[in-house]
Amino acid sequence: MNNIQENENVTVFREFLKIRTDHPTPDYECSTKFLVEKAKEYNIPYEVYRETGTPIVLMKIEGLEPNLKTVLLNSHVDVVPAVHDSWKVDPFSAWKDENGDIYARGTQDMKCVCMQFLEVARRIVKSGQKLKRTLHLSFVPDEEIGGIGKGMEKFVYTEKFREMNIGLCLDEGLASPTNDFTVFYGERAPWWVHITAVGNAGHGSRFIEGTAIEKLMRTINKMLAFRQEQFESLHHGQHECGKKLGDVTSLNLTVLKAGIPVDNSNNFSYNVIPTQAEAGFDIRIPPTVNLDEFLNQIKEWTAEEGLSFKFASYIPKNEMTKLDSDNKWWENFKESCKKLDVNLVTEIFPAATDSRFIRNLGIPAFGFSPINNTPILLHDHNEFLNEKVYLKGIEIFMGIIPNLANME
Ligand SMILES: CSCC[C@H](NC=O)C(=O)O
Ligand SMILES: [Zn+2]
Ligand SMILES: [Zn+2]
Repeated sequence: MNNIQENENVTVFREFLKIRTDHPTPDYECSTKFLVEKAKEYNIPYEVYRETGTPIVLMKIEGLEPNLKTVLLNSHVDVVPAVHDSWKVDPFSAWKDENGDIYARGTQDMKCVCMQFLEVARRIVKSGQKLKRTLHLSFVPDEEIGGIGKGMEKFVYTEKFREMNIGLCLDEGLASPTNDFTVFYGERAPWWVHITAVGNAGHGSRFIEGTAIEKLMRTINKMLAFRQEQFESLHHGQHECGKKLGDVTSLNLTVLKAGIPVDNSNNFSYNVIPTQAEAGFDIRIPPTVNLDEFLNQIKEWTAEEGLSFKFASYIPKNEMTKLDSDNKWWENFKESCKKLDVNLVTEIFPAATDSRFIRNLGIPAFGFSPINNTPILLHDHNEFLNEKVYLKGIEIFMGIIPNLANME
């Protein structure tokens, strides 16, 4: 339904959703052009930073005391691919139904927050009010592809980033299916482990010993036993002590590779025992787990002769943001939410966001998407967000961000 009297903020959001920033070929030139045009239209000072290889759009509202630590509103502009056939509508048409539910890839993750931050910046500039601290906005690429990308991971090590003198970063959170809102103060470390096994070859009719697959299977079984333990502690915890996904280590076998191909049409040499077999795991480790010890655990799992592993994603440390009364940013954030009647639930983010690079520099970061009463649909088919929830989110951010920037 395309209502002519649609709220202008909703229209801008829907325009942004239509930009094809989906992997594997995100159109960052198009998203950059869009953001630059908006910055010009809204009189927000901006620049396009290209030193890391892909454009990062930066906006800045200078504070009255520019030497104070600043507030960064960070959002990623890329989105994960969408399997068109599994959606009820084109995932890049930003279709809106009669209830105001907008369907598109990125409605929750996280083009909503991109456009909400932009609108907040616009309103602040337009009002002429001066904030104490400088407010920075960064619209970054490649969050969804992690370490191989050219986004925040590289940006945090630039002179530009250092000059921004950030004291607090706001980044994405998750939708909440209840009336409460979730805020994230840490996240699980994403470790992607690729295991390679080599072993003896021979005719498929014989009892060959020490084969690659046999060795790999032993390791896989040990790792899946650990997975089961963790699953049970989560399951059990939900009744006993309220454990959430972010509190346990998850481990999933996501890559499996072996067999000698005979041609390019998926035919294999079933009677040849392959000398090599590979397995890949997606492992997510809570910040409360000692990462050195967990690395030793992986070494132990892969200790057998003929096995080796390498990381496709690895982070050696995983800092959390402390939510205590010493953290003035947190006190300020909490106070604003209280005034807004926004009931907060604090959690560890189960997946990974750009916040991990910020927190690992010792800078506090809160993961917060102002979305409640909405199912969690990030990366899922038919991802949607209701326009009223979206608009309410702008008001919520307006009740939070200026207070942070005005903090003593
Ligand atoms: C290893 S970086 C991957 C980042 C990605 N972020 C969002 O989904 C994730 O899988 O959590
Ligand atoms: Zn995201
Ligand atoms: Zn994502």
